Amino acid sequence: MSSMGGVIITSIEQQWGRVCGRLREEVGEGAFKSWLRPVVLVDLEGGEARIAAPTKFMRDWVAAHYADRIRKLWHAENPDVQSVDVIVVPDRLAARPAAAPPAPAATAPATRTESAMPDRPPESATDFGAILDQRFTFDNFVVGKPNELAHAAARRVAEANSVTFNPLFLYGGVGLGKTHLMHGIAWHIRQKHPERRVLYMSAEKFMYQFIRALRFKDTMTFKELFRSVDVLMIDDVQFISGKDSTQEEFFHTFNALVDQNRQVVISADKSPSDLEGMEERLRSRLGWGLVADIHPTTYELRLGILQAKAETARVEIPAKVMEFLAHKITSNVRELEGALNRITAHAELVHRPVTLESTQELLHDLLRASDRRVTIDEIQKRVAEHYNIKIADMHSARRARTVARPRQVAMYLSKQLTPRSLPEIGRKFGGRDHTTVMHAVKKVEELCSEDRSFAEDVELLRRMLQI
Ligand SMILES: Nc1ncnc2c1ncn2[C@@H]1O[C@H](COP(=O)(O)OP(=O)(O)OP(=O)(O)O)[C@@H](O)[C@H]1O
Repeated sequence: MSSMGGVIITSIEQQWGRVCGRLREEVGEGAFKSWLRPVVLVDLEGGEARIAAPTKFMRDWVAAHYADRIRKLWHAENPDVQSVDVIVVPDRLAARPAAAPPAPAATAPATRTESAMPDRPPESATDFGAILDQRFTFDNFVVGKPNELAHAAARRVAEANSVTFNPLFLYGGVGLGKTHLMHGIAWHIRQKHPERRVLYMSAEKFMYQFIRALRFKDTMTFKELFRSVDVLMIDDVQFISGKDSTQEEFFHTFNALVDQNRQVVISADKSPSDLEGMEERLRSRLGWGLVADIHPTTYELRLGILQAKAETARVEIPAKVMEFLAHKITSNVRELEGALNRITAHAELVHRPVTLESTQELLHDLLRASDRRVTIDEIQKRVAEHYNIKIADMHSARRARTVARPRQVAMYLSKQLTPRSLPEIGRKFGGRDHTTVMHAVKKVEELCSEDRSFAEDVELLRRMLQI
């Protein structure tokens, strides 16, 4: 190690050694031994570091799964390093691990971590196999009724020592957690069985790889690579609907893997039988294993997800705000996350706590407040749900506080939110007199001024009914 003007200069061997040390910590001993230990340093020239794997298969694997990380770690060690080439150098030629570049004839075309280069034959590493999202683990997946089957099936596949159902086909609407579960499976296997080769990619990338292979007359490598994995996961398979030759190749890849008892996991936005533009034989094969759907979220699941995300992000969100969001943002989990991110970012920026008012203001586009008229029936239903009483109690003569108070709240809101007169409201509440309604309105106003939490509750109900 030498020092020049305060900058520590290390040899490239030392840099590579440290990069390897970091990688070992990150990927674990098993994966490191299988994939990275055999890789040797070749040279560093013009900002491009070259490393070599002993076989073409390993080269592709390292390029797909680790090269980008290696580039980042190396760049942190030495900012001159801009890209990493993974080449093939058979073991006997790579006896000298550093400095001397191998004879050009022994090297296969390099695979880069940079973006695709149009006239370069093989796949570029970043395009091959996707980087897994660190947040998408089973631990971070909130389970509820709508996704419990898909979650249980995904876990089974991830934890099983032998193939149980093949393929596992997960389907559901946009943003409901299919990709999250797929990544969850991949993370789990990577952690527990680093020696297993798991390949996850979107159907779009599969097609892209296939087209590249055709273009560069390298379909053998393509086939070899896809057929040598232990677990193949293809996300959003609907993408290849109507793409006949990609489907054909996918069908053969799929069959080859299933025949060898390798696990295949597929996701789509529809069930196999509903995948239009997909060949019948493929549709039928896709449905052979376990088909598990993810249903639209329920209020409870949305609330659970919000609580979990807020906890992970370590932000304080009042329960009322979470309830409000869970009631209002029902489209999918991605939108729910988006809303949560927006309000937490805002709160951090302006250093003000999150409130129901600020939330509503901030999300007005998402909430798309409609100024439609609310009906008394809707008010009764929503208030009854909120306080967990029967709708019938809105009309009944029962006077127990547990039902009388919600009834008063519903009367108050009916006065506030509808143009109905007091007698009309009274009639809708089991034929009560207008003075009873007047009394209810006064009582609720009084309670609101005395009891903050009661006031917030009523406010929450009012907002929810207005949107
Ligand atoms: N049950 C859940 N628990 C925690 N987070 C979830 C859950 N379901 C979905 N998410 C989150 O919602 C977001 C969208 O999920 P994901 O990308 O997996 O959806 P998808 O079904 O694959 O959508 P698409 O159809 O658009 O591909 C992700 O950030 C994911 O972490």
